[in-house]
Amino acid sequence: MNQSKPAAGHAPAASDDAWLTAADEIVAAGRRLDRHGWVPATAGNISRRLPDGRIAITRSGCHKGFLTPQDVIEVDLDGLATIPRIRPSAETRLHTDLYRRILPEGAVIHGHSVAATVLSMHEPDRRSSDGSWDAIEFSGYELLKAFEGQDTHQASLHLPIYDNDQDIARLAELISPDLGKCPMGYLIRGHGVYVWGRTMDMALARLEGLEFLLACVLERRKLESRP
Ligand SMILES: CSC[C@@H](O)[C@@H](O)C(=O)COP(=O)(O)O
Ligand SMILES: [Zn+2]
Repeated sequence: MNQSKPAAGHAPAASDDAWLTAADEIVAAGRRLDRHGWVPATAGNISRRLPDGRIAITRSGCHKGFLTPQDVIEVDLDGLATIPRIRPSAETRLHTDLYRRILPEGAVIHGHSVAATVLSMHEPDRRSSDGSWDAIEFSGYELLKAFEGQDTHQASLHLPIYDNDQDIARLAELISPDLGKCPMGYLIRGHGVYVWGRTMDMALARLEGLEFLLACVLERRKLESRP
């Protein structure tokens, strides 16, 4: 765990309000995830794309519950830090792919909750027709209405699961073509969840809704497996 403070990853001008606001949002989001226990050790990463196109992301190896604005660094759309020798999140490509493909402005959050980890390793409810992903299916839950376009519990939403891969570029290539078809976000097997939104608050709301639903599924599977 690397909690020592590096030189600033981005040196914002005192008047760079947009950057300072984005960094503050990321720091606050990290604390909120930590309070829920969704970013154990140094797990998780958080980013924000500003209206001017700049991308702010957590640097690699920090505890997300103890971030400072200096732990938020700038990367380009290829995931490269704009200041040399500062290492952005190892999973930056998964964030920048979202910004490149479907989210011109917004926020991306990655967490490692127990429910996301356990359920992604469990039997899937559904499989894509081409076999490229499994999925967890949610239906009948009032909380489905927390997701965009949903106005009834009588709906069914799926959360795709992709196999984990330490080669993040390869993982990004596998997931990228499906990004427009993930109404809730996606899971990486045995690893965690990715969600996004047009603002940090929207991404956080999506994550909270999704974590609630995952916790419900986990509890129901425990009940169903009782003799
Ligand atoms: C603590 S292991 C988790 C990491 O391997 C990774 O999955 C993760 O979420 C955090 O990586 P990071 O490079 O700090 O953004
Ligand atoms: Zn991770």
